[in-house]
Formats: sequence, C-alpha cells, structure tokens
Amino acid sequence: MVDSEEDGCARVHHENPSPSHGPWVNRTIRTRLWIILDKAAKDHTSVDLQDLLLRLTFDNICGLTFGKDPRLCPSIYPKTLSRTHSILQPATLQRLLYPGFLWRLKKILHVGAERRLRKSLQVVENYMTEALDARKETPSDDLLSRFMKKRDIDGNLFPNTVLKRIALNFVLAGRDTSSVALSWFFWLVMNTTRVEEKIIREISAVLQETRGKDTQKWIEEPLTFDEADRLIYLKAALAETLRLYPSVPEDFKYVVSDDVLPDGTALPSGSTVTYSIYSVGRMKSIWGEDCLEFKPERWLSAGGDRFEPPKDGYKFVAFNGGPRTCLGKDLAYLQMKSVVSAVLLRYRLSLVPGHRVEQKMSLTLFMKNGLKVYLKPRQLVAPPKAAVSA
Ligand code: HEM
Repeated sequence: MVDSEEDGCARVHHENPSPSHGPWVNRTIRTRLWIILDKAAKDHTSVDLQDLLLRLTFDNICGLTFGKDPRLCPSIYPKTLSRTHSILQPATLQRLLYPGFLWRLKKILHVGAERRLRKSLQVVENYMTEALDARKETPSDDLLSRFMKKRDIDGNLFPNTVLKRIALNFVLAGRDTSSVALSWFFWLVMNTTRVEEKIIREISAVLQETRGKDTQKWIEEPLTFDEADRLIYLKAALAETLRLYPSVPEDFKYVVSDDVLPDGTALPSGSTVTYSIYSVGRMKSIWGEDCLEFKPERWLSAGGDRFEPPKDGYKFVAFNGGPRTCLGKDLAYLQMKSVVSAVLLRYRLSLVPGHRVEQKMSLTLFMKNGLKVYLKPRQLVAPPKAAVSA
C-alpha cells in the first residue's frame, strides 16, 4: 500500500472548498490587484506578477481557511510566513534529495537547514495557534470553523493539533500552487497571441450576454461564479499550462506495506517512490508529437463546446489522481479564471525587455527571477453576436 502521508492524517479532512468561497477572490481583486495594476499602468512602471500573485493567493487562502480579513495578511506575510515558507521548501527538498542519515544528523545536531526549519516551524505553529484561538472565540463560515464542528470516525471532535495541521495543509497547498500556475499561464499567453485573442473573445462573448454591450460594465466588477463557469476555452488554456508547467513538478509517496507496481517493480515497505509530474505532461506517448506545444484545443471536445480532459485520470496528474486528488481543484480553476479575466480584460501584458524567465529547482515550479511585465490598458470591443462561441 502506497500513501502520501506517513500517518495518513490528511484522509480525515475531505472537506471540499466550495464555490461559495469565490467572494474572497473577488474582494482581493477589487481592493488590491486592480489598484496595484492600475497604478503601474498609469506610471509606466513594471510589476513582478509572480510576486504579486503569490501575495494575492495568500490573502485568498487565508480568508478561505481562517476567515481572516485578508487585509491583515500583507502586514504579517513579509515578516513571518513568507520568509518561513522560503525556508520550509528548500529544507524539505534537502530531506528528499539527500540520504536520510544526513538530515537526521543535522536535526540532532541542530545545524544548517534543519536548524532553520525548526525555527520556521515554530513561527508557523504560533501563527496557527493564534488563528485557532481566534476562531474558537468567533466561529465563522471558514474551513477551520467547519472542521472545528466535525467529528472523526469515533465521534470525537478533532484535537487542536489535528485542526492546526488541517489548516496549515490548506494554506500550503493552496497558496503557491495557483499563483505559479497563473504566472506560467500569463507568460505562455503573452507569447501566443492566437490563444490570447481567443480567451478575450470568449470572455467578451459571455460578458456581452450577461452585462450588455457597454464594455465599461465588463471591467467594473470581477466575474460572478456563473460567468466564470462558462469559460470553457480559458479552462482548457489553464489545464494546458498545468500540463506543461505543473505547479507541483514532482511528487512522492511512502510505501506503507510491501507492494508491487503494475510493471512488476517490487516496492518494499518503508521506501519512497518519487515520480515526475513534469515529465508525464511532456510525454509523446501520452500527448502526441506536438506534446511540447501550448495548445488549449487538445482539452476541448470535437465540437469545441466542452472541456474534455483525458478519460484516463492518470494521464494528467498535475492535481494528483485517484482518491487523493487535490481537494482545491475546482476552487483553483475558479480563482485562476477570475484573476485571468480581471487582468487580461483590463490590460495587455508585455515582458520587461531583457527579463529572463527561468524555472527554479524547488518543490513548487516557481519562476526563478519572477515575471516582470509592463501593462497597457486594453481597448475592448463587443463582439458581433455570431462570434459568441470561442
Ligand atoms: C493550480 C492549483 C493547484 C494545483 C496544481 C494543486 C495540486 C495538488 C497536488 C499535486 C496534490 C497532491 C499532493 C500529494 O500527493 O500529496 C494536491 C493536494 C491537495 N490540494 Fe491542491 N493544488 C492546487 C490548488 C489547491 C487549492 C487552491 C487548495 C485549497 C483550497 C488545495 C488543496 C489541496 C489539499 C487539501 C490537498 C490534499 C488532498 C489529500 O491529500 O487528500 N489545492 N494538490
């Protein structure tokens, strides 16, 4: 048996973040993203989109998980959790890359990455304790409050330690993944005018139906859930981005008890299996000769009117597969569609000349140097009725 967590703890929290959490996303778009981008466009200054998106999705995931007013997050973010996060990731990666005895020795001696890791975990622990105490005083509709009411299979409420791990799991799982996916998406779209035009046409067609011909009304408010739900081509472009640039480029599983893979490989209990999600997305045998091309169309039905992922759920594993598929998948698509529409409907993006877009070796597929762009206001036109479908 192969599992993704040694103690199987994550299995108790199959609570799906529902679309009703969309308001958090729209609030941060209105109160933060548009203000920053409008100013940059007006002043002709560049913006590091990856950095901005990391902050934005952090605010969203805080709102979703703790019900905290996201305006609190930027003040806490740079000083504590963000710095902590940049320590957690390399330290975890080292544990995966180097022989077990090495990091265990460092842990015992309290040196190097293990020392930084322990300090950072304490910061996270304090933050989670504060958040939990606050929710106990004033429960709300956030995920933490929901889990506080839930009971385990024996009918007991979850203890604080488990609640904190659940909350942390959501924050870690939901923050970087969506923002790096969005960064790669914007970069791909900047380089593929044909796809950008189709995306704008699709969003415009939907908004013309829901908000009328006055294009000013299209950019006054972020998308509603129903409007976002209708964006089939955009979903295909996001899935295509995740195929080529999966936010989690490789994943690993622990072997809980002796097992054998379908190809006959024996897996002794206690070993770790690592697999490359990045490579699965770029295999000719799965995606064909054009596997390295950015082609959202491969995700559409023959008529082009439906999103159609591969029938075999293990061919596209950017969200993992099987019973442990990402719990935030639908929310992630919703959030990404809202942010893309909020940005692309208002602006045309161009890469800052000389800026190098490179991958960073990390548990998350960051852009090493960020994504520095200039923004120019976009002139929107209402499409003729016949061009409604993308
Ligand atoms: C583009 C965005 C995202 C990608 C690519 C992604 C990818 C993944 C992957 C690969 C896993 C499996 C990890 C493993 O094997 O241990 C996972 C698990 C998970 N994700 Fe996501 N994720 C995304 C967004 C989100 C968001 C926004 C949330 C929360 C709102 C979230 C919550 C979770 C949770 C709770 C799990 C653990 C599920 C379990 O173990 O049963 N994810 N995600």
